[in-house]
Amino acid sequence: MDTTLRDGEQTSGVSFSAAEKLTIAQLLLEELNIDRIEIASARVSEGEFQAVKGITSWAEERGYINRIEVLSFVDGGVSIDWMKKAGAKVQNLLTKGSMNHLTHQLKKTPEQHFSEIAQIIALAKENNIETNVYLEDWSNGMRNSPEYVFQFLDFLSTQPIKRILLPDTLGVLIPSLAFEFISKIRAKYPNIHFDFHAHNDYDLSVANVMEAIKAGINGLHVTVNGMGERAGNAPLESTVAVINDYLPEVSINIKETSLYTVSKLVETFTGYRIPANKPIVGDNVFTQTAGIHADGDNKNNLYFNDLLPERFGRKRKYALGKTSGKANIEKNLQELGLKLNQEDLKLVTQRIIELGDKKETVTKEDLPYIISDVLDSHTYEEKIKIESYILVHSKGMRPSTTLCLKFGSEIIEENAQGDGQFDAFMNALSKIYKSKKLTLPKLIDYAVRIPPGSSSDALCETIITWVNNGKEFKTRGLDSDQTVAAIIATQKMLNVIA
Ligand SMILES: CC(=O)SCCNC(=O)CCNC(=O)[C@H](O)C(C)(C)COP(=O)(O)OP(=O)(O)OC[C@H]1O[C@@H](n2cnc3c(N)ncnc32)[C@H](O)[C@@H]1OP(=O)(O)O
Repeated sequence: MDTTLRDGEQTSGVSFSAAEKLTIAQLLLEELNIDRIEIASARVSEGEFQAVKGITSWAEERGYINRIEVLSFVDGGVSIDWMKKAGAKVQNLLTKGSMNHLTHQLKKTPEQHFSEIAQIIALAKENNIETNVYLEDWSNGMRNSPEYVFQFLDFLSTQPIKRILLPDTLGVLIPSLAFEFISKIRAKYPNIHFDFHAHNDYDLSVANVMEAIKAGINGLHVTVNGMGERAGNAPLESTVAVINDYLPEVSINIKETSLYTVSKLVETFTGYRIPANKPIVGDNVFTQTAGIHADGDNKNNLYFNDLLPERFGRKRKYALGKTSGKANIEKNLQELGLKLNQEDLKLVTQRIIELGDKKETVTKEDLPYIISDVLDSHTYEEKIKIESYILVHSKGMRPSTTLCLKFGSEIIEENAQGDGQFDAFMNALSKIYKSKKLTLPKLIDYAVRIPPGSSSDALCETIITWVNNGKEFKTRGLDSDQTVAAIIATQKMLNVIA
């Protein structure tokens, strides 16, 4: 069960619109083949109500309605009423799984709590809503009040419910405890369906999930990119990979090749950046940086493991920097369709190492420039040149640009306005390209940085990511002015696609 749209939305600062929730729900169920999704907490807001309604009407049409779940509360039926109006058919009822929470938060006895729960389950049934029950703080309950947990499970085993959901609400479990607690429960209630809901506070969520599976759990809760309250939940991507590679006794139908697309979409919708080193979906996890690794890949794939990038719709990359060797450079040259003799290759490698030492980022698309610079050869020809430009930025008026572009032997001039100086520049450029019936690549990322520790007059590096005909590439510009650095990066892009 994927709970990106419920627990994932409990990531601080994250809120999905109704349209974003619907798009993610559709991808999770139809593109990835997730069995069930939890999409919201009942009663939260009008916006949430509309989002749930949008998803349930789509799911009803497709015959998926029983795969859509909503978190609900022990509130005398307010949540049931809300869900009914929103068209939801499965509630995940949030109850107290530890004596501590029951006594101090709800201030109820177990008998009072069970009686209220029984009433809600019955009410749900009358309204044609199925019930799963969350035992909130269950993992602490197993540590501090196990007799209460088992008394609760005995009660639930008499109730008309579908599943019991065991959350490690505060992420306190370690693998041995996850195995011990779940084994005990599975042994006592072999005929009940139990889900495990991991949290990642000790960075052990996936390890705990593995132990839960070994202990015989029936279902797992995950989120895209591991989003969720505090340190998040078990990440969908790593959970899928580890199950496929290490737990052959379990079979899942989740489409690995679509994991990256969905992960990136969730990143875009939330604005919550995926760390570059996040397994499976991080920018750097399929990049070989060390020269020895790149060399080993040429010799019987010595530095490959089972997590091949293609499995996840990704590609292996070879970084360029101070730890590069000849092999890294060669791999990048191959992609660009370029070839150098051994002597020149050494010179280019040396230059890239020097640039890396100065903390500069070198991209694959910089290689033609570096080669041209180092070898003073004409390996790289600048077909398109930004001859001159005026950038105007003033208070109370929109930024504007006049641009003069050399296109082979032709010189073309254009003016445009924009939201910022670079935007105005790109609008002028776009006019020129349109006049020549050409299209520019789409700019999908724009990153600016100055070397750490330097002051405001330092060189500024702008790295722009473009997509051209479905192919993504980066270009980089370096200047003391960030717009000029972006324009340098743009001129490189024009020549890459020329
Ligand atoms: C599994 C998890 O991650 S738990 C996360 C659950 N989801 C959320 O909390 C997000 C959605 N929550 C909300 O929108 C709100 O908290 C609401 C609508 C549920 C309640 O809002 P408010 O009435 O303003 O109360 P508030 O949030 O301050 O406090 C929570 C109340 O719920 C009570 N409560 C706690 N657990 C439960 C429960 N399982 N069922 C019913 N009530 C509960 C608390 O005792 C407290 O009641 P009190 O005010 O009488 O002491």
